Amino acid sequence: MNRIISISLGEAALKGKNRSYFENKLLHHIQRAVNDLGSPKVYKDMNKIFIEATDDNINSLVNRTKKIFGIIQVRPGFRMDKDIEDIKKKAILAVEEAKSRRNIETFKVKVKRADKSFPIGSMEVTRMLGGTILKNVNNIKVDVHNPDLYVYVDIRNDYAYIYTEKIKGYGGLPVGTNGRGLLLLSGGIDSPVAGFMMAKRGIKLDAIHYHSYPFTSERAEEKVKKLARILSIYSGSFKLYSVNILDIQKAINEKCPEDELTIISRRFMMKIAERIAKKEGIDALITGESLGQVASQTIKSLNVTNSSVDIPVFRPLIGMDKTDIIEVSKDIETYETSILPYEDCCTVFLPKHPVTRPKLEKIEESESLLDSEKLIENALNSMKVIEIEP
Ligand SMILES: Nc1ncnc2c1ncn2[C@@H]1O[C@H](COP(=O)(O)OP(=O)(O)OP(=O)(O)O)[C@@H](O)[C@H]1O
Repeated sequence: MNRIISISLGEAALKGKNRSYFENKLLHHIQRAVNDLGSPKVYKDMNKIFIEATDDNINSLVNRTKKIFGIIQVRPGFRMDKDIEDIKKKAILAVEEAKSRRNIETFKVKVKRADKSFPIGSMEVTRMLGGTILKNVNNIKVDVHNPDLYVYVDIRNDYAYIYTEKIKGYGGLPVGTNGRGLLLLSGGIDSPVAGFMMAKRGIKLDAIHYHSYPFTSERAEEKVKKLARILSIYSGSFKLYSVNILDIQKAINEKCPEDELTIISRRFMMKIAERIAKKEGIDALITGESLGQVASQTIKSLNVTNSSVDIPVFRPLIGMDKTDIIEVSKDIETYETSILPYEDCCTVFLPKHPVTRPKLEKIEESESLLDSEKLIENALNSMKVIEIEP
C-alpha cells in the first residue's frame, strides 16, 4: 500500500557543513531502533528521512521513531509516483482513513512542490485535490481558515507524499554527537530525567548506581535496572556500573561528624564516578540535583561536592521545580518505577540535621580521618557492570 513515514530533523538540520554527519548518525539510530520491525528501508531524500512502512508496522514505527533524539516531527502517510491520478486516489484514501479515526467535517489541502519541474503548479494541484476529495468523500467541506483536517501533499524529487497527521518528536540532537556522560543514577525521580535531558543534547550515556547491599535489597537494584532500561529507549544501549558503598558509609559513620555523612558520601560517589569516567574516556558526570531541593543541594553543598572532582559535572535540573521534573518523568515513563518504595543507599545512615552550609576545609579535615584511597579501591573492585538494552 506504499505506507511511508516522513521524518523532519530538528537542530541537526541547522548544522551547516556538518549536517550530513548529524543526518547519518540519525539514519543509523533510526535503522537500529526499527530493525526488529521487519527491517524496513530507511533513506534520505533531500532534507528529510523516510521509512518504508506497511499496514502492520506503521504504528509501531511511529511510536519508536518519535522517541529518537534529533527528530522534531514524524508524519505517517503514503508515498506514490508523481502521477496526478495516483495522487488523487491516495488523497481520498488519506481523508477517509483520518475520518475513520476521528470526527472530521472540514479540510484544507496544502501542497509543497520541492520538485519545480513537476508540470502542474502547487495552486492547480491544490484545486484539483480539493475537488476530488469533495466529490468522493461524504460529509466533508472545505474550510481554509480553521479546518478539522489538513491534507499535506509533498512533491519531491523521486516521489510524491501525502500526510494528514504530524506527530511531535522530542527534538534535540542525535545521541553520540556530543561526547559521553556518566549519569549518577539513583532509584529516584530526578536522575533518570537528568539522563534523559543530557541524552537529548546528544550525549551518549553510561550510568553508575551506588547501593548498600545487603541493607538495600535486590528489588531496589532491579528497580534501577528497570529505570536504566526505560532510559535506554531514548539514549540507546549503555553500561550500568553497580557499586557497593556500604563500607564507605560505615567508615564515614564511624569516623566523621554525623551531620557531614551525606555530603561526604556524595563526594565519594563523585570521586568513584570520576575514576570510571576517566578510565572509560567519558567526558562529564551528570546528576539529578536541583538547587535547594534538599540539604545537599544548597549552593555551598554543591560547591563542596564539585570540588571533590575535576571533571565537568552537568546538572540539567538545577533550575527546575519538582513539579516540572515530575511532569517530564511521567512523560518519559520513568515516574511509575521511580516511586516504587524500595530503599536507597543514602537512607541507610541518614543524619538528622545534615549540614546545609558545609566548609570545604572542615569536610576535607573529616575526610582525612578515612583511608579514602583504599575505600575507593575496594568499592571499585566489587563493581558489577551490567549491559542495558532498550
Ligand atoms: N544511590 C545513588 N546512586 C547513584 N547516584 C545517586 C545515588 N543517590 C544519589 N545520587 C545522585 O545524586 C543526586 C542527588 O541525590 P539526592 O538523593 O540528594 O536527590 P534527589 O533529588 O532525591 O535525586 P533522585 O531523585 O535522582 O534520587 C541524584 O540525582 C543522583 O544523580
